[in-house]
Amino acid sequence: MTDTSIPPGIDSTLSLQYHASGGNDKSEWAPYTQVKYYTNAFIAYDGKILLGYKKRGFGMGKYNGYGGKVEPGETPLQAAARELQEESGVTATLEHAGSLFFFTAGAEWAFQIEIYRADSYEGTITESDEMRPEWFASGLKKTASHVDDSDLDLPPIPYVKMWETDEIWIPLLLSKQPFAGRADFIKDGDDFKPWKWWYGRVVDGAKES
Ligand SMILES: COc1nc(N)nc2c1ncn2[C@H]1C[C@H](O)[C@@H](COP(=O)(O)OP(=O)(O)OP(=O)(O)O)O1
Repeated sequence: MTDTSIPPGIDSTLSLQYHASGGNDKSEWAPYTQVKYYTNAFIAYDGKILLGYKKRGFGMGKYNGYGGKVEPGETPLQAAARELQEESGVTATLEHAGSLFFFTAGAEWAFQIEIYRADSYEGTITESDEMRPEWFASGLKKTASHVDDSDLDLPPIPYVKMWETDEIWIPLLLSKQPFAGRADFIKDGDDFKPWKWWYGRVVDGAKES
C-alpha cells in the first residue's frame, strides 16, 4: 500500500514523502477530541542507542526513549531535556528528529509526541524510579576512531519489547531523516495492538523545537 493521503493529526504544513503504512487501511482514522503533548528522547552514536526499560506507568514493561508530558509553560524541547535529565540523570544537546501522533480507540486523549535525538551526553547515566537504562547496538556502523570493544557485544534493538510501530521510525531517527506519522491502536487486554498506521519522511525541512 502506498497511500499518499496524510492522516488527520499530522502537521499539515509539513512536506511529507510516503514511507510506510499498514493495518486496516480501508477503515477511517479514529476521531479524537483532546490532544496531550509528550516528548521522547534518544541518545545514539557510534553504533549504539540508549533505551530505558519502563518500570512503571504508561508503557510499563516496554523499552523506549526517555520522555513524558510537556508541562504548562514549557516548549517540547525544554520538556524533553527535563524528562531526559529526570529519568536518566544526563543532559544532552537535543535535535528534533520527528513528530508522532498516537491514538487508542476509546482513550480520553491522543498523544502528540515530539521525538528528539542526541549524538552525545554529559553526566552519568543512572537508573531512576521510572526507567532502567540499557545500551543496544543500533545496526549503524561505528566510526573507526570511536570503536570501543565493550560495545561489540551489545544486543540488537529489542523491537519485540517496544511499541509495535517503533520499528518503522527508529531507523529514520538513527539515519537522521526527519519523519512524521500517525498510528491508531486498539486495546487488547493489557496490551495495545496497532490498528492502522501511516509514516512519512519530511522532505522540506524539520521543526527546530
Ligand atoms: C505507539 O505509542 C507510543 N510509542 C512510543 N514509542 N512511545 C510512546 C507511545 N505512546 C506514548 N509514548 C511515550 C511518550 C512518553 O515519552 C511516554 C509516556 O509518558 P509518561 O506517561 O511516562 O509521562 P510522565 O510525564 O513521565 O508521567 P508521570 O506522571 O508518570 O511522571 O511514552
